Parts: sequence; C-alpha cells; structure tokens
Amino acid sequence: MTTPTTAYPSYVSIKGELTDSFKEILTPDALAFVAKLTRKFSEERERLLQYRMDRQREIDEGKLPGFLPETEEIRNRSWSVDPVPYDLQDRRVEITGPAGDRKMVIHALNSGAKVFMADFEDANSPTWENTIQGQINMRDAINRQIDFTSPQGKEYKLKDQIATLVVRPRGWHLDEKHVEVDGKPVPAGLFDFGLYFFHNAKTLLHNGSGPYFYLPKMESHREARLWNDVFLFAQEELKIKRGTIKATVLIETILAAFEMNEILYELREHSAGLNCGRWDYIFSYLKRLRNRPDVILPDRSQVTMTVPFMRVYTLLAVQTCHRRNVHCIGGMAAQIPVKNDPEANEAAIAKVRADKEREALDGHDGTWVAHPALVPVAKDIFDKHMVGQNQIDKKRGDVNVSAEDLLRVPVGTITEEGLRNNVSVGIQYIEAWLRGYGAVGINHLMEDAATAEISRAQVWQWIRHPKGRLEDGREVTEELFRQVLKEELERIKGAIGEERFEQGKFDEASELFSELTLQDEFVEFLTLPGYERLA
Ligand SMILES: CC(=O)SCCNC(=O)CCNC(=O)[C@H](O)C(C)(C)COP(=O)(O)OP(=O)(O)OC[C@H]1O[C@@H](n2cnc3c(N)ncnc32)[C@H](O)[C@@H]1OP(=O)(O)O
Ligand SMILES: O=CC(=O)O
Ligand SMILES: [Mg+2]
Repeated sequence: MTTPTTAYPSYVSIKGELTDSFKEILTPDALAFVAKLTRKFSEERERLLQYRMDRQREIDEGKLPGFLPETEEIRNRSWSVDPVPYDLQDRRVEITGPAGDRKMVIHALNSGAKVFMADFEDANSPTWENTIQGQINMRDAINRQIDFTSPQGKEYKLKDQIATLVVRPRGWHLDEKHVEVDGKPVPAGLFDFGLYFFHNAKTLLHNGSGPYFYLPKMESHREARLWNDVFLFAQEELKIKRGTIKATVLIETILAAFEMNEILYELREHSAGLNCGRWDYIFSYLKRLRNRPDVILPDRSQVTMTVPFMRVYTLLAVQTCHRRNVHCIGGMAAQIPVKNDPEANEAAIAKVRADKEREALDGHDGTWVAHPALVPVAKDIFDKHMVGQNQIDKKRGDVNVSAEDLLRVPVGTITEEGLRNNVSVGIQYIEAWLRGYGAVGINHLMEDAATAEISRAQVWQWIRHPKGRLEDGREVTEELFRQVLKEELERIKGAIGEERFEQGKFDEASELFSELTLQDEFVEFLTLPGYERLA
C-alpha cells in the first residue's frame, strides 16, 4: 500500500471551499491524479472542441453531415465489442437522477431498477457543493455507508438488493472552475471521472461490480478515442486491468449519429453500448443545422420520438449496437407522476407506457425512467417483450437508414402556446439551475439541461429563420419575444406567489434567457454562461 501524500502539488490550486468532508474527496493524491489526467489530455480536448466549431462552419457553408468515407472499412467489417460484465447484462430499467442529492441517490439505488445512472451532467447543477457532495454520495453508496434523514425525520437507508451504479461525468465542453492545474480550470469531465475512479474503482471491483460510466454529448469518434485513451491511462496508473472500465455512450448529437460504429469501435475494449439521449439529440439537430434555411423545428411538443428523424436514429442505434453484440438503451420519456389528479396521472403513465412499448418492440435492451414510480411501469413492458437479459439477438437487418433520413426535417406548426411554453419553461428551469437544482418537474414534465436547451434554441431559431412564423401568420420577432417574456414572468409570479418570486433568481434567469435568445451568435450550451453566474 502506498503512503498518502499530505501536500497538494504546487501546480494545483483549489478555489472552492474545503470543508472536512470535502477534504476526504479532494485529497492530495486524488488531485494529483486529476492533475495528471488534465496535463495529459487537455490539449487534445481543446483540439476536439475546436473541431466541433470547424464542423459547424462546414455545415454553415453548405456541407451536410454524412457517414465518413475514411471509416467505411470499420462500418463494413465484422467485429464486436468485448463482452460486458455480469451486472451490465440485464439493463431493462435504468433510473437516473442527480448525483449530488443524497436522498435521491438512496431512493434510486433502492428503486428496483437494474441500473442507477448517477448524474453529474444534465440533471446536476454543477455548484461546487453539488459536485463534491455527489462524489461523497457515490463513495458512501459504494461502501454501503449512505443514509439520510429528512428535516421531517424520515429515514432513508439502502436495501440489500440495489441497482448497479453507473456515473455520468460532465461533457467535454465544461470546466470545473474551482480547481486549477497550471493556472487553468480542470476539464470538468476529467474532474468527475478522475475523482470517482480514483476513490472507488478498487472498491467497486472488490464488491463484484466495476467502474462504469455514461459518456455524454460526444460529437465524433475522435472524442470517443480521447475517452478511451483516458481510460487506458487511468487503469494503468491505478494498476487496474485494461478493459475493466465500461462506458455507455449517449448518442445525443446529430454528428455522432453518423459515427455510431466508429464510436463503438474506438471504445470496443471499454464499451457497454449506446443509449439514445433524445433530448440533447433534438437540441443538437437544431443547433448544428440552425443556419440552414430549410431546417426548422415545430413546437417542442410536436417533436416526438415518432417523427421520422427521431425514429430512424433510434432504429439505427439498435441495429448498430446489436450488430456489434452490445446493448442499446432507450431514452427518457419526460412525463412524471402527477400528484392528486388520478386522471392526469393515468394519462401521463399511459404516455410513458407507450414510449417504453415502442422502445422494447424496436429492440432496445432497456430504457431510462426519471422517477421511482415509473420503474415498475417500464419493467412490466420490458418483462413482457424482452424474455432474456437483453435482445441483442434481434439484429434488425430490416432497418435501412440513409444520411437523408437522419437529416429529414419534421413537419408541424409553431404556435403561440409553443412559444410561451418555451419561454416559461426555459426561465423556470434556468432559475432552478441557478439555485442549484439541475432537474425539476415543470407542468408535470421532467426538465433538465437538455430539455431547456431545446426551449431556448427554438426561440433563437424562430426569431431568425425565414419560416419562423406562428401558425396564424405572425412573425416571431424580438418585440413579440419581449412581450411574451414579460407576460410569462407575470404568470409565473401569479402561480408561485410574490414572496417566492422575489426570493428566487427570476431576474437573473430571464436576463440569461434573453441573452441566449437575442444574441446573434448562438451560444453552444446554456450551461457555459450559466456556470459563470453560478454561485
Ligand atoms: C435528458 C436527460 O438527461 S434525462 C436524465 C437526467 N434527468 C434526470 O435524471 C431527472 C430525474 N428525475 C428527477 O430529478 C425528479 O424525478 C424530478 C425533479 C423531475 C421530480 O422530482 P420530485 O418533484 O421530487 O418528484 P416527487 O415529489 O414525485 O418524488 C417522490 C419521491 O421520489 C423521489 N424521486 C423522484 N425522482 C427520483 C429519481 N429520479 N431518483 C430518485 N428519487 C427520486 C423524490 O426525492 C421523492 O422522495 P420522498 O418522497 O422520499 O421525499
Ligand atoms: O441525456 C439524455 C438526453 O435525452 O439528452
Ligand atoms: Mg443529454
């Protein structure tokens, strides 16, 4: 056993508060490990972020995304990803939730789901407190030393049988500003991954599980290669067998949809398949194609999983994964249970049921749910349609998806209600995020960073797009947006009361929403300027 180091490396500086419990996570050895990752991989990460911008420029100049000619051989050749461990074979229901919320972590692990995806990303507002508390929660859950007592005295403890833990670090675009290496913020993905891996990999293996991850928002197989290089290095540093880490990649960007085979190939020693991250996917489709005069999305409520471009992307994901003998997990229906209204509740559950039924019949090997009450709903459906641990043997040779199919523009209408909804939901979400809540229920739907991105991106596009008109013929102008914003803020105030409104961060949230909407330069992620404002 090596002796722990007592001093931080001189090139590491910690800007966030260091409480006694935070110090247990931010040990000198753990930060030295994060610093090694940072020094080794930051440059390539920068290059890949620049590559995203280069591809955006190409699309703006008229070059549509397509399957890559230079990787055709990988798509055509026969190969498989390495087999996944026992506790990732059956993933019929996966619950997700913010890693920083201790009570929810216990609930999720106890929920009866096969997997809990503990989120440092879309569902987690990245305050310093949430981020480090998330690491504490993970460590304590893995050591089965996690409990929680609510202010009302309700006690929460782990059951004997719990879900397999999978952690989603932040995407490549984000920094963790509270820790600097060589005077620069640490890439947030490396921070989340590094601390989790350093503290828990060996215990997880000792417990018969392993260090498992979900990887978000990637736009190319080169980004997957970078994660694979990080995994190889991290395993070697901690003397953990190569191939131990398993990662499921979210296909949630339009560009990654063209590189599913290549992404699996890059990670083939470390892959646990793909997942269809539908909300970011819609956002990414809109974002990357935003400057094309032929591409416009109708109201958010009309961009469902059955519109052609969404349908083909999920079918292609199933086909690709099964051809490579690995899982393809479905996505998140936005409905959550409705309290005190049985009829509305039944309608919401019916929508979730229909969504899961489609996924199971399409060949997905499991799905996501946002709430513990939805675990049995999704489980019943997968139990009915998926007799074995997965349905990888359903190869879906009947699926034939072209580049045109993936890019097909959905038809529909833009309505005043849709505009109002985007503004209202976007502001309510950003307000919660600025207060440290990364997932919230609004109008009985789950909202997180990905869903809010759609709302603000749509308004941005409708204002600028020649076809950005309401169905009654009115143009979506800056004036109309400002008027709607004012009225929706009043409505929110009416609904939640003056006191809560004044105590909240609605001014800051509407300022940020307006900035994102009215600025001609499209902001890549709302969480980037949001993070600058986050206390
Ligand atoms: C696009 C994507 O990236 S999707 C993946 C990321 N998004 C998410 O993970 C969202 C997950 N879901 C949630 O965060 C929550 O369900 C919310 C915020 C939408 C709604 O939460 P609440 O308003 O607390 O719902 P509700 O009051 O019905 O919850 C009932 C109980 O279940 C718990 N609960 C609700 N959702 C979850 C969850 N996902 N995981 C664990 N526990 C949960 C609540 O903490 C509450 O516990 P309690 O009764 O002991 O106090
Ligand atoms: O991360 C999931 C998504 O839908 O986005
Ligand atoms: Mg997402």
